[in-house]
Amino acid sequence: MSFTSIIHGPGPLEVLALLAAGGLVAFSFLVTYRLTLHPLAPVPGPLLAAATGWYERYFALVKDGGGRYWAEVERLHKIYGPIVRISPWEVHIKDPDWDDIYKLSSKASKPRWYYQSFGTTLSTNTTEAHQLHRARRQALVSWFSSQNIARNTPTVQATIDRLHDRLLASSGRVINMGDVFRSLAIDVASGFAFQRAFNNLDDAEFGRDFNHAVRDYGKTGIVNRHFFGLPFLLMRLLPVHIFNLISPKAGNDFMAIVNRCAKEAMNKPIRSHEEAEDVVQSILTADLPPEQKTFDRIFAEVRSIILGGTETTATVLTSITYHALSKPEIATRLRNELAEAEKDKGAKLEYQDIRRLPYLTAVIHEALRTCNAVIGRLTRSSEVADLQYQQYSLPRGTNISINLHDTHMNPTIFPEPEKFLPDRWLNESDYKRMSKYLQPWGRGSRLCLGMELAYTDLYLAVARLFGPDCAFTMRLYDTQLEDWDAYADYFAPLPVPGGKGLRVVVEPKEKAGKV
Ligand code: HEM
Repeated sequence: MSFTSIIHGPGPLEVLALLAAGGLVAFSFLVTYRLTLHPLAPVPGPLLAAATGWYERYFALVKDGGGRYWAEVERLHKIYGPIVRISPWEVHIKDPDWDDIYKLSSKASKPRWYYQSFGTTLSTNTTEAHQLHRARRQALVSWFSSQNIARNTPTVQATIDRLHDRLLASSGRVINMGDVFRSLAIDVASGFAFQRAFNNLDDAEFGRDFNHAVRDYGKTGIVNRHFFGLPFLLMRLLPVHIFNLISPKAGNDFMAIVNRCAKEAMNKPIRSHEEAEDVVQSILTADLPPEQKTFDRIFAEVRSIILGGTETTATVLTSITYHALSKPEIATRLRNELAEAEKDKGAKLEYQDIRRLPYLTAVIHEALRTCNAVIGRLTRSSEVADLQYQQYSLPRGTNISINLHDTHMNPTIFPEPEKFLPDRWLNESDYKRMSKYLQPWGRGSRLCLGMELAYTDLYLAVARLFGPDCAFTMRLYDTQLEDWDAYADYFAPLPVPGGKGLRVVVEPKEKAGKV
């Protein structure tokens, strides 16, 4: 310290230098603690990842365009084995048979730090604590019951018929099927939740702007996770007209329509839980305290349900269409199976008939296995039990994660895992062995609530596009696997930057026949 600063007190530069030095000392202590005395110190992994969250941040936000920590984690498992400390506060386990954290007895919570990429903890999906999650989920269970899905199946079928007609009307044009399937999924999810679809399928470009807005939101979510929730906080604090300037219009349109539908549903006459007319009424009539029935909660819940059902279902349909069109044998076998089943029945196939078709089922299973519909790691922390993996103790509160991808790509369970081989599901004993490890819907108490709705959408859509009543054929247009396949983890998968998506040209059947 200089003589003048002793007389007059430190100047601004000296204060800064003192603060920086203090920060450096504190950071050095923190790093030393993380590498030596921290309970996760014995867990193998790179020192840098154990020392600081910036290791993950670099792969998540910068390296090769961002979203690449999942690929790095895969590389780390090859070096360090089935358990790796991937950040100061998280271990990642790659072992299809270890599921202690997903058992009900561990009362697992979803770490707020990780799930803040969704921008809210008010929805069931992003609820942190186990007990609160149970209560919120219980309010949705009857709306998502098989009985209610069956009641809604004719509406799903009508939406898929609309998809068929829109594709036929777009004959001759190059169509991005990623946009088409996202519009379908959002119309199915909104039609189911509000009993009134958003009708994105009617948009001339199949909701392309909207779909981009959703993806941009997903990307901002990852920045939000790594920057202490600041991006979403800033977005909330900004005056609406400035927010509108920087945020894509389609995203605002989505918020506005969810807002309106939620308000309308809240203002309808309240019926009993059993007679609820939409998912909002189902929540409002559930056995929940009033603070769980506020507008903010309802808004977060329905937004999460609709978005949760969109990217996922669309990714599976994109995968099926790509593989069926790039390997014509798959399309032919789908068409033959559907045509023969209809001939045998002597009538149009119903959903229950379609669900029993073995090859169609095999194709759907194989797409669910390979397409990474949820590529983000599923992170949990045990609230009550200390856990153990091999010789490593994982005290309660430790963030523990797995990737569904690791199980789905395990070569011991699924030989030649990277290949799309529906036939692997046709052998009964193999099916029994493998189906236990097909886990696209997640694991444990947080299992996907929309599974039955998604199956209805998937079976009916594939049956419509490859069934005897389809009035057109599709052919791939300048599309490679990497144009749409998972590359980046934004919880949902994104393709490699510059990937053009799955593009097809539709040809009416008479015309296709003549050529
Ligand atoms: C192929 C389609 C789908 C796949 C692969 C899928 C996958 C998943 C996965 C892996 C989770 C757990 C996420 C986590 O642990 O953080 C989840 C949760 C959830 N999904 Fe899906 N999903 C699909 C479709 C749908 C649909 C159509 C809806 C509703 C319209 C939906 C609604 C939900 C909800 C509400 C949750 C939260 C459940 C809870 O926390 O209790 N999903 N989904």
